[in-house]
Amino acid sequence: MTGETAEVLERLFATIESRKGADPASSYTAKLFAKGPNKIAQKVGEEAVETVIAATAEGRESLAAESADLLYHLLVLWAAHGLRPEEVWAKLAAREGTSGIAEKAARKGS
Ligand SMILES: N=c1c2ncn([C@@H]3O[C@H](COP(=O)(O)OP(=O)(O)OP(=O)(O)O)[C@@H](O)[C@H]3O)c2ncn1[C@@H]1O[C@H](COP(=O)(O)O)[C@@H](O)[C@H]1O
Repeated sequence: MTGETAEVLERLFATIESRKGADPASSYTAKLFAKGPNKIAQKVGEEAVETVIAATAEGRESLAAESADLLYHLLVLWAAHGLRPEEVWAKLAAREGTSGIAEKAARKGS
């Protein structure tokens, strides 16, 4: 079974990494890398806005599709910065079992 679990993110990240140095004419990911981290970050912002619009005005199917676009572009941003998914998973894991309110208070204090 493929595509139904979060493992798809690991496979997608590996594919994204493999596109570093690829021909921008044949790979959308390579085209994004060629534009640089700041343009990729801008693209993540646009995809986030499209996700918000989907959630507020378009319904579940559109929300799922736009969420997939957002996650793909976020992974490209991580790759452009040399950030490994495991570093993000570790942040999430460290928050497991703590309340979001406690997390917010800890951030304000730091
Ligand atoms: N998951 C994705 C994925 N999600 C979204 N997109 C692309 O993201 C773009 C988002 O659409 P937009 O309308 O916002 O942007 P656009 O107008 O096409 O492009 P811009 O010039 O505005 O940036 C589309 O071109 C989509 O094809 C993706 N492109 C690639 N992947 C994955 O990345 C793998 C490698 O792709 P390539 O690098 O193209 O080989 C693919 O096999 C897929 O698994």
